[in-house]
Amino acid sequence: MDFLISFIIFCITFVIWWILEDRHRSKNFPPGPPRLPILGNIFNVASQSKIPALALAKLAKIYGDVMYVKMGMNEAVVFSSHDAAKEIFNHDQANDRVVVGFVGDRNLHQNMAIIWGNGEIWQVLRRFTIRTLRDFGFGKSSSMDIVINEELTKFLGHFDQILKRSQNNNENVVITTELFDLSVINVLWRLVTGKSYELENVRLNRLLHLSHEFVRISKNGEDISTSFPFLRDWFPEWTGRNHQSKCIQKLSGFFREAVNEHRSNESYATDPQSFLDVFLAKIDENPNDSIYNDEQLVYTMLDLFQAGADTSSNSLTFALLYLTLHPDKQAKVHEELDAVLSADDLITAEMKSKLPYCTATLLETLRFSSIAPFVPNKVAVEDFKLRNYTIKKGTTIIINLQAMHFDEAVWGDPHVFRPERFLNENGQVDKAKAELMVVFGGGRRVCLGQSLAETTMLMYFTTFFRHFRLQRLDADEEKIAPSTVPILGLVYSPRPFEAKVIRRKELIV
Ligand code: HEM
Repeated sequence: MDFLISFIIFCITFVIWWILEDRHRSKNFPPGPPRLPILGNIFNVASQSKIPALALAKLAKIYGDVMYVKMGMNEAVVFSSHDAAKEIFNHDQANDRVVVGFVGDRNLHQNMAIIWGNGEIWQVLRRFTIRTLRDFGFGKSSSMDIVINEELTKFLGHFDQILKRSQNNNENVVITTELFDLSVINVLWRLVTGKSYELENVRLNRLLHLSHEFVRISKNGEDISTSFPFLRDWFPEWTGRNHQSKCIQKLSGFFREAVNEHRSNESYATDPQSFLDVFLAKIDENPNDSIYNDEQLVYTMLDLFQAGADTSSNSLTFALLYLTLHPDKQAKVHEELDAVLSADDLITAEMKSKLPYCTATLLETLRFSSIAPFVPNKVAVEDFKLRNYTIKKGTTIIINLQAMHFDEAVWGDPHVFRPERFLNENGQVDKAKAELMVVFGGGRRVCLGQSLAETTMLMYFTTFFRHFRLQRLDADEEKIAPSTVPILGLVYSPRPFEAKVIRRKELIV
């Protein structure tokens, strides 16, 4: 009995001490929900929504667009509006990525490459990658059009086979991200290595599977090990750590092999044909360089592959999903394509200005799906002041892009899928509205694949809908109903769904 009373008194004293101490420590911190000892705001966030970005967006409505939250051991400041994002995107003290948990494991606990690289390594490799990819046509519409149209030809042939098989068997097509991802990654792969794979290539298919698995098991704050990272050491199986490490070992092993294979072809130095050739030649200049070395090359390729594999293909599959659910919007896409393109026109990036409704539909898809709900988390490298608040060194900087895409003050009816919001009264894309999109992040770490992603999406989207119409099945036929609720992970993925695919015209390839 005495023990119980002493224990209760101890707990009460601890809680009072903790609350006073916490209040004192966070005096100048941005406002945020009241915190519990140890758990912090875990319950506040979890009770708002199962989707962390939406949960944080709801709390931001109460506590403000710059908000302090404590998730277990993780202290964070969340930026949830366009104004707040502008203030933080280019902040010198908040440009580094957080490299803990799965990111630390993924990068072998070293400063590696671009997405999760920091300081000089990040700066040098980002600049080198942009410049070298550009030399091989990246970002130039004329050369990208050729590469993309060649891959589109393969894609259409491949999809034609799938369609014939399912239609012979009287089946409807199950639409998954796999429809696009191999083809889309081939575009990037050609720019990086100069090579392209056949769409049936088993090895590359396996690799994409591994990458998807990694993306889906790597959580964006929705699992407890983000709040208590030591759980990853204690329970590596349960927290998915073992699984993630296996995926990364296999993925990096593949790139290591690709690098070695490429090196055996000596023409890389005399007649460089790809990003990989130029990087290998750079390594030869100084074999002991701390930046241009094999490990950084492998991780740079892994970065490009992972950043490019799930993002564009998931966005395209979301577009197919939304247009299956909104046949009226799909009809407008078809109407525009039929009016603008003559029978044998090949689609090029230049046509964008003639296809405002298609462009608006892609913008609305990117907004509505917000596949990258947060930018990869950053960290305050020193104490700094922002809006008179103190942000302490070591605080995680969370930039909630989905909150900005669903801000009622900006969009009016954000929960409605409505491409027309991006058009002005003349039916052209409203530039001011388009500029409110933050899908690719911002500041010095803005996505370096933005122009490739935009061109790829426009060309695949228009080619697909030029040839096909998607129709939702009747309720009694529908085995896998379309759902707009995403699969969570590092980026959101659409759930597979079944649809009737109707050919509109013979393939133009
Ligand atoms: C729909 C497609 C895509 C979306 C939505 C997307 C989104 C993003 C976002 C939100 C960031 C973080 C930016 C920031 O920190 O402010 C990012 C970074 C990055 N993206 Fe993309 N991305 C896409 C496609 C691509 C592609 C195709 C590539 C490959 C070329 C790519 C390569 C990268 C890289 C390397 C970074 C890291 C940049 C850095 O930290 O300096 N992305 N992306």
